[in-house]
Amino acid sequence: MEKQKKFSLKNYLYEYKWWYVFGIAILLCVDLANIYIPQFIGDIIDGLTNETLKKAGIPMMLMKILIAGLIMMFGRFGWRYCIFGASRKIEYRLRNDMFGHLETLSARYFNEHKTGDLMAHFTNDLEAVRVAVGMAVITTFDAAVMSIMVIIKMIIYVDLRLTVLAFVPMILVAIGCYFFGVQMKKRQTARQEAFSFLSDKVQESISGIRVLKAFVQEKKDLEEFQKANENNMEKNLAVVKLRSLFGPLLDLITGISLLLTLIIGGKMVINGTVSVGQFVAFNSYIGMLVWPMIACGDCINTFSQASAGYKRIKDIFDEKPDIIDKVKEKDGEHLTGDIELKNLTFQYPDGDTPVLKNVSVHIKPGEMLAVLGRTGSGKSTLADLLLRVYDCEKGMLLMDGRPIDEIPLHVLHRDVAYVPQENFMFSDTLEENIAFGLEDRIFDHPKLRDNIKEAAEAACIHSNIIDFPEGYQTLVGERGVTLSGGQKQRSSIARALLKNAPVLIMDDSLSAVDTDTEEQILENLIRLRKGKTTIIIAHRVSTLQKADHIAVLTEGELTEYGTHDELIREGGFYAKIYEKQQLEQELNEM
Ligand SMILES: Nc1ncnc2c1ncn2[C@@H]1O[C@H](COP(=O)(O)OP(=O)(O)OP(=O)(O)O)[C@@H](O)[C@H]1O
Repeated sequence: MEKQKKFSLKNYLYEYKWWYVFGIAILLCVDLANIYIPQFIGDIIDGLTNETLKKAGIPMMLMKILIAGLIMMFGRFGWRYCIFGASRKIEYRLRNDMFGHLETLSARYFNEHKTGDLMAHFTNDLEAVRVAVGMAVITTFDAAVMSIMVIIKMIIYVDLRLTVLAFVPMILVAIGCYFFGVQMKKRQTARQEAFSFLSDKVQESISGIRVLKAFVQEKKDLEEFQKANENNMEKNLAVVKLRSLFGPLLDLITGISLLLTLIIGGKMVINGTVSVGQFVAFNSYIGMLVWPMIACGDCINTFSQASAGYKRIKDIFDEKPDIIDKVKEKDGEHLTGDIELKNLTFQYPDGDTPVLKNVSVHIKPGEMLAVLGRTGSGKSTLADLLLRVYDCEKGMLLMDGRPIDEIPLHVLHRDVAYVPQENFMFSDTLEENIAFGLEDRIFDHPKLRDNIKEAAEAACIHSNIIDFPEGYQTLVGERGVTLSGGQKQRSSIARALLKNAPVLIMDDSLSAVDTDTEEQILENLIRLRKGKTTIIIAHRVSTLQKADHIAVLTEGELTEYGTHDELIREGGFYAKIYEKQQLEQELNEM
């Protein structure tokens, strides 16, 4: 199977290396042009003072300045296009790869990580990395090149001693930058964690808003939100404080540098060691050195933020999927629906006792198995194992005689249709929601609409759908909020039926429908699923009794197994539940 490539930002940077090479080459030209402007101005001043520059020579000098200006203007556009373009493309690729990787991760990962936290990686952390590989890369390079060029120009065009004098305070800047960087990284990590926590809080409160209001917890929740928001503000302020301290410190050092050159350079002009033009140019050069120093602080800040974000992004990429394909899919490979549980024992990765214990059942192709059991007896866990949401020990779960992990995931998920206990609807039209599990899209295959209608009829939801003003085009609110529980459940059944898969698993999927509708759906199921395997998990005996076999789970163990009549004769849990529910029904009908 394909080996997972180790994640490194270097690979992304390498892919856009030419964008960076061109960008940096253009930047060099811009810096070169920039560096000559003070010299040209100095030459004009000296030429005019010494009267060596004639009137006719002035336009020539101005032309040189204009050309340098034009190079700078077009060059700045050019490097911005290359470098910012590359950073946007890297961000786009990273985001795509990150989302793709997240979708390969198993249920365990999502049990352990909060949605809001993951969302923060997609926004804040990626943004921080983008700024670092765009603006910060160019700024660092520009600052370094600019400083070196300016210093060389100061030495060659003006004076070595004056340059050393102006530069000594800058050593202090380098030392300061180091300590600033260490502190900044710590504060940026804390800031990003606080933002993640805040995102998570907002996400959870909005998804749970109905429960929140029903239990009148708005005030308490607002207090919790305010606390998270305050923490986020404090962590941001800690960053701002450090940055605000560093900025003026840089100004002070550059100020001292300017003061020294003014005093000593002024004396040199008086002594005639340097000309007025050179002195003016020198001061412009000092001004040009200020920017790289400020950039230095900004870059440390940006790189610290990016490095904290990058670590969190890397953690996602380094997370290995638990559920992986072990064999390649063969052409035309399909499941027949033969399922065998052989002493199936399973314990959740974070659990301390087995949830399923020595369960052995053989479901032949075309059979309908019903599973009954008290709440928490392991019924949904069984469905999860059949879908490989979790892996059990090899050989305990066979499909078509093969261990389940030797069935390609694509084949398994295509050939096993599933109606979960908690029905999830996407914010799309009802018809798209029902067609969700198909490999073909309605847009390309409009004839699918007939099949959607058939599936909806079988799931007893068609008459509801056509009563909606927009019919099948009705937009379902986020997570299906605009549908009733029963409507959501039946849409979910229609979605699974439409797949017409060799195996169908229904996890307590008829709990929200009335008994008449339940009977109708079951009749349709038996008719449509002839020759195909169906597993129905339910609490109501009326749902289960028509199955070929019924399995009763008690605290993870298979305690009863047989047909309806056999289990009634046995007089165990199933028979008791049947009796009780019969009585309830009779009472209801009285
Ligand atoms: N992700 C998980 N991690 C750890 N334990 C879990 C996890 N999911 C479920 N369990 C535990 O496994 C046991 C079986 O849960 P399961 O959902 O399979 O029961 P069930 O029979 O489907 O219950 P119900 O009828 O209420 O849906 C329970 O004790 C539950 O607490």
